[in-house]
Formats: sequence, structure tokens, C-alpha cells
Amino acid sequence: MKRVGLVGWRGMVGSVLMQRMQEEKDFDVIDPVFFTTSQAGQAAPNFGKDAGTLQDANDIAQLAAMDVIISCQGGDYTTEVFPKLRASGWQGYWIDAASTLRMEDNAVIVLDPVNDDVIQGALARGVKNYIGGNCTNSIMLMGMGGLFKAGLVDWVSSMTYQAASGGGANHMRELLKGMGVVYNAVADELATPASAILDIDKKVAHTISNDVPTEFFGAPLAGGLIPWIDKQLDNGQSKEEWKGQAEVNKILGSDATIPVDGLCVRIGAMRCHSLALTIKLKKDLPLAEIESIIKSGNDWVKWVPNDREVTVKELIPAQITGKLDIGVGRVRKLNMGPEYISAFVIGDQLLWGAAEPLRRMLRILLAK
Ligand SMILES: NC(=O)C1=CN([C@@H]2O[C@H](COP(=O)(O)OP(=O)(O)OC[C@H]3O[C@@H](n4cnc5c(N)ncnc54)[C@H](OP(=O)(O)O)[C@@H]3O)[C@@H](O)[C@H]2O)C=CC1
Ligand SMILES: N[C@@H](CC(=O)OP(=O)(O)O)C(=O)O
Repeated sequence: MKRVGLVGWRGMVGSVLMQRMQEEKDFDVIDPVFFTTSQAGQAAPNFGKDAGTLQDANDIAQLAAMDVIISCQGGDYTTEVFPKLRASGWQGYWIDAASTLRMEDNAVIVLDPVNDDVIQGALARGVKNYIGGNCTNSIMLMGMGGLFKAGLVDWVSSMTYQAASGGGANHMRELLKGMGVVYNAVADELATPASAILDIDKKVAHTISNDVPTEFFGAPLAGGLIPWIDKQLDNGQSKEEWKGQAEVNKILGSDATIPVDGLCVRIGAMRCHSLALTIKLKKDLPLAEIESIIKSGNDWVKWVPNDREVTVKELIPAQITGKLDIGVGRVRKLNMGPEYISAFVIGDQLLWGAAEPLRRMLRILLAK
């Protein structure tokens, strides 16, 4: 059995990964070794298999004893440890959730339902680094992969609605605390049906501006939104927006760059990212054909007809959270012309957006 080192297993992404690996019985077919940056020597978790004690995640010799390492520990860890590990001569496979290595020439961004051909080609060439994509891009491609694979996409404008979980556990907690602060400010008035809504609104506006915690997001998210995610680049894009075109084209292995651009916005959802897309197709196709191409993209596309009743029931975080389904709906022709379509794509950003492509890459390696 392959020795698989797991780093970052108790973080937010790592916990979802462990959950999925248990559900899919991945631990039955590996020899797991758990690493930590803070708890070396303590008992390792038991996911149906005794794994002894936690190893030091900064111990290069211990890491180098692994056939495969999966890291969900974050970009700083990868930056620090990965070069030392490779410099030690380690030839194993490195699977990572962090963005650090994504755009390196010797790394592939993994999303096998969309780019299995790219992954297989890289394995055949001896590539050893397999990195999960940015959550927003992975969700977009899981939803729209069919159109991309058919070579039908001329360009994409992507306006995102990104959940708090994209920032990490503390950001999720801050959103919830903020919700509580807002509610508490007007709890008495809400309990009194006769109270005036404008008085409630005034108090709420004051609370959002002054009392909602902003330590992690830098702005009040509860009852609001934040139209900027990640660093600022010189060209006016946010880093999250920059990743759209760069990563999507790398994932697809495009010969000619498909333009992808738009604005990325943080909203008060917990763990579902959504995207409102404008897509220019290369030709005018009937809607029924577009629907069947999108549905054929992969087994996880959950097609939602462009109908009000079903859309408000199915194409929402409350339906998608915790599931591998990628909701695709609101597909219709736009006024701009017959080649222009809209689409709304929604997915759980901790599943397809983070953990799932990693464990599937492990399975691909094990099947090799
Ligand atoms: N959040 C997201 O949506 C996405 C994240 N990623 C990538 O995954 C990386 C990890 O993200 P995320 O899982 O959110 O990071 P977390 O902050 O949740 O976890 C990272 C590490 O923090 C340490 N840690 C310290 N205190 C605790 C605690 N109380 N509970 C759990 N862990 C603790 C653990 O390491 P130790 O055991 O060594 O102490 C853990 O492995 C990110 O940096 C990013 O690169 C990628 C895609 C999406
Ligand atoms: N930046 C994403 C989450 C994330 O971790 O992205 P990346 O893996 O590209 O750093 C978000 O905030 O929603």
C-alpha cells in the first residue's frame, strides 16, 4: 500500500477532505501518516485505521518517506517546505490545496471530470505536482465544462457571489457573529408586530456600520457584501479575478487563451460560491442543444430549468450546501445577440472547490 502523508487534515478544508475520504473508503487502500505543525507526538486521528502518532510536518526526512503527500495546510507551509523536500531528492507525488504552485510549469491544476486528459498527459510526462484549483474556477468549470470541452466558448464574463468559507473558519465565525449582532439590535422591535419598519431599519443600518465585527473581512459582511476578494493587482483586477482566466485556461490546457474576466464579490453565504455568467458562444445554437451539452459535462451537473418556481427551490445555497451537485440554471439567450447566453452556477466551495479534486487525484495515482 502507498504511504500517504496527510498535512492540514484538521483544518477546515482538511476536515472536509477527511470526511470525503471516509465516505469513499479511501483509507482502506492507503497507509495513512498524519502530520502536524503544532501537535507532533500526539495520537493521530483514527479514520477507521490506527495511524500511530502525529509526525512533525516540518521534518523533511519524515515527509520524504511518503509516496504521496496531500497538503491542506496553506500556502505559507507549501512555500516553506515544498522546495526543501524536493531539494532533498524526494520523488513522490505532491497534492496540494494551496495556490502557491498552481501556475508553475511543473504543476498541473487538477479537476479530473474536466481535465482528465491534461492530468493523464502530465502523469505520462512524469509530472509529480498536482494542485487543486481556485474554488470559484473549479465550480465554474464543473458547471460549464461541457461547453468548454465542445470548444464553443468565445469568452466568459463571470460575476461571483462568494461565501464566507473561502476566507477560512474565522471568517465564517465572523459572519455568524455579525448576524447575531444585527438581530440582537432589533430583537425587541421584531417581537412587536406594531413596531415601525423604518425605525428598525435605522437601528440596523447603524449597527451594521458600527457594531458588526470586521476583524477578518475588513468590512461588515452580515447584512452587506464586499466587492473585493484577495490582493489588489496593478491592472485594477483583484487577485481572485486574475485567477479566472489564468487558471481556467491552464486547467483546460487551452491552445489559445479564452478570455475570462469579471468582478468577484464576497456575500453572506456560508460555504456555497455562485457565479452569474455571461457567455459568448462561438455560434448561435438552439437552447435545447446548449442544455444537453451542459448536462453532458459530467455526472455532477444538476440542471435547473429556467423556471421561477424550480429555480428558487433548487438553485440556492440551502439546496446545494454539503452536496457534490453543481447547480446550473438561469440559462437563456441575452438581448446582446443569439450567441450570448446567461447562466447561474452554484457549488459547495469546500467540496468541488477544495477537497474533492484532491482525493480524486489520489485515487488516480493509486489506480496507475
Ligand atoms: N478555505 C477555502 O475555501 C480554500 C482553501 N484552500 C487552501 O487550503 C488551505 C487551508 O485552508 P483552511 O482549511 O481554511 O485552513 P485552516 O486555518 O482551517 O487550517 C490550517 C491549519 O491550521 C492549524 N490549526 C490551528 N488551530 C486550529 C484549530 N483550532 N482547528 C483546526 N486547525 C487548526 C492546523 O494545522 P496543525 O495541525 O499543523 O496545527 C490546520 O491544518 C488554505 O490556506 C488555502 O491554501 C484552497 C481552496 C479553498
Ligand atoms: N480565495 C478564495 C478561497 C481560496 O482559498 O482560494 P485559493 O485557493 O485560490 O487561494 C475565496 O476567498 O473564496
